[in-house]
Amino acid sequence: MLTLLTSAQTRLADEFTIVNKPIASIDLMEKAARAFVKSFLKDEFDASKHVAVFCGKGNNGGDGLAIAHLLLNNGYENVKVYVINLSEKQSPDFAINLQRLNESRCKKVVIDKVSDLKNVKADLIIDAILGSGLNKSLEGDYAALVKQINKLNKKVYSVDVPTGFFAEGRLPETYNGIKAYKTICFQRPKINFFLPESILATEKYEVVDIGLNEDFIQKQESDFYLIEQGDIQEILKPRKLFSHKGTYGHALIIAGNTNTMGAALLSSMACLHAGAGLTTACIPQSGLIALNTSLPEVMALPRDECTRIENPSKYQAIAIGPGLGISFENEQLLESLITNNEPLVIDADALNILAERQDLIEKLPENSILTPHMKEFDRLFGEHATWWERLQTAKEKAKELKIVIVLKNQYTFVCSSEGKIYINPTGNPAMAQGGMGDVLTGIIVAFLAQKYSTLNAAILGCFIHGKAGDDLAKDKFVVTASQVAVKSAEAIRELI
Ligand SMILES: NC(=O)C1=CN([C@@H]2O[C@H](COP(=O)(O)OP(=O)(O)OC[C@H]3O[C@@H](n4cnc5c(N)ncnc54)[C@H](O)[C@@H]3O)[C@@H](O)[C@H]2O)[C@@H](O)CC1
Ligand SMILES: Nc1ncnc2c1ncn2[C@@H]1O[C@H](COP(=O)(O)OP(=O)(O)O)[C@@H](O)[C@H]1O
Repeated sequence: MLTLLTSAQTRLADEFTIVNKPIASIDLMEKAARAFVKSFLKDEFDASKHVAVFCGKGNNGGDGLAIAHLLLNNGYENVKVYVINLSEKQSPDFAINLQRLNESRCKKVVIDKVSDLKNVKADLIIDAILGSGLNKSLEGDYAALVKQINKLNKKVYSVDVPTGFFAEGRLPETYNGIKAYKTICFQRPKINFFLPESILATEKYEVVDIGLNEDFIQKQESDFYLIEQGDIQEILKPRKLFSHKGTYGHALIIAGNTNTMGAALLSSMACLHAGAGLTTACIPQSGLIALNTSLPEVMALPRDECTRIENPSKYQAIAIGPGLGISFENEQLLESLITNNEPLVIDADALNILAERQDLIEKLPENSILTPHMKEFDRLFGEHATWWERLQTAKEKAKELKIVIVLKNQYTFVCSSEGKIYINPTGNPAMAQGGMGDVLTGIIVAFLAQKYSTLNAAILGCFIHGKAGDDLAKDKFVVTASQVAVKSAEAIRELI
């Protein structure tokens, strides 16, 4: 897991590296600038392009000055630096790099007021005005200047973080910072890059290594971790010799209704492909023919007007919710399972029932997994104006209720009962199609049946689901939920 840092912790990592490597801070800045330029040149190899580099007077601006210098040395002849002189203060390393730039042949303009910004001739813009030192929203001259730069409508590369974007913490409801095409950031992605609101600030980001001390970073106390493929490979266990269906657990999926039987089929299909030894689908009678013809491996437990499950302890894992429908019977059924006090995977309509029965939330069995998307989450725990606030609630609720909350999105957040948030990096917009969440539920319950811990089952489920979608999307505009369900077996095999 990659430990993600706040800006304050990043500053500590800078300081630690400077003292212990040891490396002078100006040399660390140079290293950061080189890493930026290396990545930039992979994208932009036409050195005849006009590049405008906007530099503030802090360390972010210092990076910008070094970047301008390096671009000149890499054959970019048309580089022009705009020094944004809207603040008194300047950082010592900015001052050193300004001196170096003054001694070079790089063109430079000083912008003392917004109206000085005229006739910018640029094909590309590098934004190094403010970085992770941002301490309040842009206002006054800074806001006006950034507005002008955005109006130029050029491709913008931001250094470390787009000017005006908070690297972590609650984001304002309106964004008035730089709109970057790409942000090349140092050492770690910014926590807020994983929130959907970040799309207003940067279309994409790339992380470059600048040689900060990794041991120090990994040991920092953090709420946020980024899941890596290596973590998944460590958790996954191969199928054992002499094993049999009983070795891999029996999963029960309570799902489906007259018009939403597909959800039950998709969850069950995913459960089979993610390796449960036995899968039973608890569905209405009307779905039995469909189940038996499309998924003959799955057993059926008819559900019409059923308000409890006989002998729930015979299943190693139980999921409830996909396409379930909201009815008095389903509410009774959910309540009886909650009262039974064995962990559950709760999705879709079962979450919607919970939202109406807040009294049941407090009774949720420990180690249960909730898998809401944003709307289901807000129905459960109240409206949230921003994703940061939603994540804080998810973190608190997971801890308070001793459950795992899988808050789904492009990047899904797996919130543990210890109050940690694990960010899943796999998945893509080709997966934005109905039924995809049903498949995720099926995969997670399959991992639970195979006796992975609650947290590991949630983490594995999200990663495998997204990876299957990524593998499929390599040559597809859109991927369907059933394709993801089938592909998950291949995704797991590839990782073991
Ligand atoms: N020091 C180092 O060794 C390294 C620093 N790095 C760079 O340093 C950056 C952080 O540098 P700094 O901490 O100097 O911070 P910044 O360069 O982001 O800016 C700091 C200055 O901006 C002012 N400021 C903050 N918010 C403002 C607002 N809304 N309006 C107007 N002024 C505002 C602050 O008062 C402060 O004077 C990183 O983003 C990265 O680019 C990298 O070079 C890596 C190594
Ligand atoms: N743009 C995307 N990028 C990554 N994953 C996505 C994207 N869109 C959807 N998904 C994934 O698909 C699933 C959708 O779940 P959900 O909204 O519950 O779907 P449904 O109710 O149709 O089954 C989630 O796991 C989500 O992470």
